[in-house]
Amino acid sequence: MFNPKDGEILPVLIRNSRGELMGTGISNEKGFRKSIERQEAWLLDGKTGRLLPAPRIRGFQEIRHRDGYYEIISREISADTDPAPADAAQKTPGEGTETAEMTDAGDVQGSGENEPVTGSAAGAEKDPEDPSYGEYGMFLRRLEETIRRRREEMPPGSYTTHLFEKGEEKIRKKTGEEAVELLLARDNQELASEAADLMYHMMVLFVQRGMKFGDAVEVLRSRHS
Ligand SMILES: N=c1c2ncn([C@@H]3O[C@H](COP(=O)(O)OP(=O)(O)OP(=O)(O)O)[C@@H](O)[C@H]3O)c2ncn1[C@@H]1O[C@H](COP(=O)(O)O)[C@@H](O)[C@H]1O
Repeated sequence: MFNPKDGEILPVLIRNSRGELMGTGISNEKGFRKSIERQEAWLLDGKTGRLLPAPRIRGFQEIRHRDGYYEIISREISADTDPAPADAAQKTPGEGTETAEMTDAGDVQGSGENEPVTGSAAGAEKDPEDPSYGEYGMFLRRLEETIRRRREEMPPGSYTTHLFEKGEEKIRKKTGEEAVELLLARDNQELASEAADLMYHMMVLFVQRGMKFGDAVEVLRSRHS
């Protein structure tokens, strides 16, 4: 029997009765209980963190606990993106009619694939020869140095200190959560923001393990022809 710990957020894979992957999401213990109770998938909205019903998942056969994630096997996955009005009317008063967005399998990049990214993430538009690319490396090293200092000094009120206090398991878990949030990003802006969260947490994990972010860069460099 699946029994997630209180507050734990786990990835959810949604499959049809033939076992084909239909989509992904994230949920928690409350979402799991609610899914069983209502016989419909309740997922956490990646942006707001609110628990909402997934509109297209009805009549599921079972929820299976796998290692580090859970799987919903659905008899019926409707092709509609919007919840039917009848579904909305069935909701408990006060719950509203919002639904969680499920990321379709094979469409994890979302609909905003070609949207321009504004702000500092717009670097992808630059000429590959632009000398300011060197700034990326310098900034990442500065950030890594700050994280390393947080670990030595453990100043109160710092989120990085909070992560180091909790330890490696917590840091790994947060890194995993950020990776799932990256998967759920719906447009380029969100993708850049989730990637930044992931890189920061990955960097904290590296510092925790006594590694340098440059260790990963070296692997990339060695693969590059
Ligand atoms: N780049 C980051 C950065 N990216 C993301 N985050 C934090 O990561 C957290 C992720 O949000 P979540 O909702 O998932 O986590 P949470 O609920 O706040 O935390 P938990 O209770 O789940 O652990 C947020 O609190 C963000 O503020 C970061 N925190 C710090 N930095 C940088 O790290 C350096 C040191 O910062 P301090 O640790 O704040 O001094 C500075 O350069 C910061 O800019």
